[in-house]
Amino acid sequence: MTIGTLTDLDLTGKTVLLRVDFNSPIDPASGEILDDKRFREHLPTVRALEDAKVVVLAHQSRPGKKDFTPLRGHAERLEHLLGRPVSYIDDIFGRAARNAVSSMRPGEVLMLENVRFNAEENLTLNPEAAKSTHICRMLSSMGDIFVNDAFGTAHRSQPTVVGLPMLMRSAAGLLMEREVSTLSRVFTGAPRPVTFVLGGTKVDDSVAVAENVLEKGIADRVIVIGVVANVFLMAEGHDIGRPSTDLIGQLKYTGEIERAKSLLSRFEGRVVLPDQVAVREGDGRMEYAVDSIPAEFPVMDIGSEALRRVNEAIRSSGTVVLNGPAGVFEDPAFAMGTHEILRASSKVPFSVVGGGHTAAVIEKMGLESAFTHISTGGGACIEFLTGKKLPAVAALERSKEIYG
Ligand SMILES: Nc1ncnc2c1ncn2[C@@H]1O[C@H](COP(=O)(O)OP(=O)(O)OP(=O)(O)O)[C@@H](O)[C@H]1O
Ligand SMILES: O=C(O)[C@H](O)COP(=O)(O)O
Repeated sequence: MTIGTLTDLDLTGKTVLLRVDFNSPIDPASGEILDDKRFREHLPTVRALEDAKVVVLAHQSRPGKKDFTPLRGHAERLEHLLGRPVSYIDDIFGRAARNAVSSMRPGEVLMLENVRFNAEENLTLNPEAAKSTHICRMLSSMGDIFVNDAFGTAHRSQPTVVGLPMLMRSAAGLLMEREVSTLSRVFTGAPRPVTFVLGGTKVDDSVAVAENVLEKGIADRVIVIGVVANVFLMAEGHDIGRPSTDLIGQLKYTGEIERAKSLLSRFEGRVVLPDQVAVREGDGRMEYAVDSIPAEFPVMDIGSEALRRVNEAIRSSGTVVLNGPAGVFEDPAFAMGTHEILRASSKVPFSVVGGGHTAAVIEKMGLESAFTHISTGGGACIEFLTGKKLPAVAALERSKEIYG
């Protein structure tokens, strides 16, 4: 790996600025954190820094959103999960924060305020511009070393992500290291055949992933499910019914149909579509072949016969990379496809999952430990799989060149 890791550093007694991604679903009424998976995934890094003074930098949501909250509750949740005191200060780099940091002792953990409360942090800047921001200049003067563990934010070229590594000796945290090395294994040395299963609603991202992995020979086949499958079915000339066609228009994915067509013709036989779907008809589930989907009912899940065929392909794979559900799993009548595809995927030798919704379903099913890797990244994981270098990773590489 060309990025620094924790083992490269002597951290004893040092003040470490630790960037994490605790951005989580929050109940807007009570402010309660509804899912703390990201907190749990960062714990090994926080524990590995026990001889240092740990200053935690984190964000929650974005300006203008209902869940753009202060981080007191995040500090309390970290304290609870860590089993050690975590203090919190409602300041990022003002006098109060600076005094709190300078009075820390090794072993202590202090969480600063939501870094996106500072307007500069919400800018997209290249590393050179980011390093001149006030937030980066001030924060870098408050610590000795920068550790970036925020894989979920690694696709954002924002000041604390790409500017701090230009100003300080830096390293990846244990979660960042694990995410990058495991996801990189998908590209080289993954057991074959390699199957990508792309579902959910983010059609543009999924088409970009499919293009990358098919063009580069990373995937032997791509199975499409969910709304992604609906776009490919349209590309194949099927009428998927009015409600599902309208949804693709509303999501502004009509332009993706041409890209899907091109993939189908360039990679004939390697893009697998469901040949049968389940629709909501009245209150119930009805299944139809894809050439006879009724005009008035929405497609809600993969059909059970198509599911059997898809799962055979999954079971015969050495690697499965899965992102996004097969249907509207929130409704129990249409959860079967998502559940059964996840169950089959969990049994292959190398299984990697991305996507917040998908990870939450896996946790509910109690299948977490059956997968090789469940990424904490939504957008970051997808962008990685499209073959782009993530800004956070590029910045850590550059930092290693500058500071060793
Ligand atoms: N055929 C379908 N019609 C409409 N919605 C669908 C269909 N199939 C799946 N969905 C919806 O897709 C949503 C999840 O898709 P999304 O792409 O957001 O998943 P993810 O990548 O796992 O999650 P995240 O965006 O949190 O990282 C679910 O709410 C589900 O109801
Ligand atoms: O959840 C995420 O994808 C990260 O925390 C980044 O959040 P953002 O999409 O608001 O930049």
